[in-house]
Amino acid sequence: MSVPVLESRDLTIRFGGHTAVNAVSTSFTAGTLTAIVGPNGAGKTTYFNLLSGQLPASAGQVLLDGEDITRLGPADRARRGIGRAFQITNLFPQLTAHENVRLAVQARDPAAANIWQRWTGHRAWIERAEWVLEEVNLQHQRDTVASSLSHGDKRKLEVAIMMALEPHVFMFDEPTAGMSVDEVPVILDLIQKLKRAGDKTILLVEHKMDVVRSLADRIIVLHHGQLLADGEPATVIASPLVQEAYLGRAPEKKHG
Ligand SMILES: Nc1ncnc2c1ncn2[C@@H]1O[C@H](COP(=O)(O)OP(=O)(O)OP(=O)(O)O)[C@@H](O)[C@H]1O
Repeated sequence: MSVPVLESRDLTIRFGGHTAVNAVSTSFTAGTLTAIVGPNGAGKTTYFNLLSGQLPASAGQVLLDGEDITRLGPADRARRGIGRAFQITNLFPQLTAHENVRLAVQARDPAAANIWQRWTGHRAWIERAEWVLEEVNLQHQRDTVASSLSHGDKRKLEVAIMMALEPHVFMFDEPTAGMSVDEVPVILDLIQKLKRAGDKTILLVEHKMDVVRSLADRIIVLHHGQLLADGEPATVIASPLVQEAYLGRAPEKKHG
């Protein structure tokens, strides 16, 4: 069995008397795309926040490559390879698309801290930023300031920034939400491409089941903050327990 890249052990958060994520234990391995689904208010985004460090756990642990990172904040977790898009808008609105990506490329390069190497690295950063913009199909907006981009292009830029940081865990929180019909396939193709690379650990919170079906190798279902189901997509989707959680009742049996 593959060693988990990211793991949660009894991960829990309470807001006052409400337990939004309740003792969730599971793990994520490289080369796998896991969709996290569940009804509204199930705790999906809160679970993401606990994994990426935006929220501190009330109990339980988060492990990255076997190391306990529960006490680390989001910046430290990002430095260690947890990348997240679409939850926090981390664009510099007055900088161009290219400048936004270039900053992320520079942040990734240890040589950037060395002022003597600054200019030798410059060309490589620019080229790397161009390449990332092409990957997300945003090269035509290279010189547009982020604040003037369409909603879909802003989201592509957020993915570009995440890619430039070269994480090994990619977290997508409803990546197609608010996107126009023609922009959706671009983002889905991009996620497929990351998946085909084979060495990334990809987590996706998504409401649209057609998107989940087309991308996921595995689905985990949260319900009232608890892990309700975990497995191969067709099996999880067909599970009466899961259907009941979504519909509020068990599916009717077919007769005849
Ligand atoms: N900061 C907070 N303070 C208090 N309660 C919170 C906080 N964040 C989330 N919650 C509560 O935790 C529960 C889980 O919310 P969460 O947003 O994680 O659900 P979700 O599954 O992502 O829902 P949706 O699909 O609607 O986005 C909800 O009852 C929500 O009201």
